[in-house]
Amino acid sequence: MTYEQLAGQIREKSSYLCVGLDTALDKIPQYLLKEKDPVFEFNKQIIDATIDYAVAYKPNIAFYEALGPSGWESLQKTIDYLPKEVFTIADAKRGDIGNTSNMYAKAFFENMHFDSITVAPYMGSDSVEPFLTFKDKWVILLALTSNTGAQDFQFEELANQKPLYQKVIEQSQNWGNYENMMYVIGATRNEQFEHIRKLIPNHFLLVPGVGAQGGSLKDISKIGLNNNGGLLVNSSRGIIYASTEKDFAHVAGQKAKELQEEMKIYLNEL
Ligand SMILES: O=C(O)c1cc(=O)[nH]c(=O)n1[C@@H]1O[C@H](COP(=O)(O)O)[C@@H](O)[C@H]1O
Repeated sequence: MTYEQLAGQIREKSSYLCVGLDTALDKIPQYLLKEKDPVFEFNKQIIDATIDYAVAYKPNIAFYEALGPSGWESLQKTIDYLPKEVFTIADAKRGDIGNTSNMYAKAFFENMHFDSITVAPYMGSDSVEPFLTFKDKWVILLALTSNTGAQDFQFEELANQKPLYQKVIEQSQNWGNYENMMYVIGATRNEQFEHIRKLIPNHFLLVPGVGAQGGSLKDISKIGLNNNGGLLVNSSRGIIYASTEKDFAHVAGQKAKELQEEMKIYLNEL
C-alpha cells in the first residue's frame, strides 16, 4: 500500500484506528472453541464488527506462532479475509543479518501478503534495509516503546546528550523515507511525543498503548496528527476483549466506533 492510499483511507473513514488482533485461545469466548478454527472465527467476527471504523489491523505474530502450524494457518486466513484497502501490520519485531532479514521480508511480504512489518533497529542498517527493497511495503521501526523496560536502553543518553531512541530515528532517516518507513512510539510516551513529532513531521507513527496500557488518545492525537493523519493508533485488548460473552463482536464494534468518533473530532480540528 502506498502513502497516498493509506492517507486516503484515513480521510475516507475519518479514522486512524488500528485494531490489534492479539487473539489468545484462553481469552476468547469459550463457546468458540468448538469451531474448527476458533482463532479465525473470532478474528472474522471482530473484523466484520470493526471494519467500518478501522484503517489498519495488526495481528501480533506471537499469538499465532504460539499455536504451531494451526496458528500460522489461522493467521493466513485472517490476512486473506481482510479487504485489500485496509493496511495490514505483521507485528513480528524481526531484524537479523541482511541475508536472514531478506527471508523474513519474503515470508511476511511475498508469502503472507502483509503491507508492513515491525522491525527492531538494533542490528543496524543491513538488518533493516532488505525489508525496504519491496515495493509498496513498509518497515515499522521500534523507536520509543510503550513498556516499562523501554527505560533500560531507549532513554540512555549518548555522548552528544541525545537519547538512544533519537539516534535510532535520526540514523534510520538514511535507510528509508516517509513513504516506506514508520516508527513505533508508545502512547505512554506523552512527554517525548512533541519532540519526536518535530524530528519526523511527515512520517506515520504507529502508536500502541491506548486502552489496556492507559495511553490517552486525546493527548497523542493533539500532538501527533499531521495533515495526512500521520498516526495509526492501536488498541488490542481494549477492543477485542471488551466483552468475553456472546456479544463480544458487537461490543468490540462499539469500542472501535467510540474511538473512531473521537478520532473524527481530532481530524476535523486539523
Ligand atoms: O510494536 C508494537 O505494536 C508494540 C510496541 C510497543 O511499544 N508496545 C506495544 O504494546 N506493542 C504491541 O501493541 C499491542 C498492544 O496491545 P494492548 O495493550 O492490548 O492494546 C501488543 O500487540 C504489543 O505487542
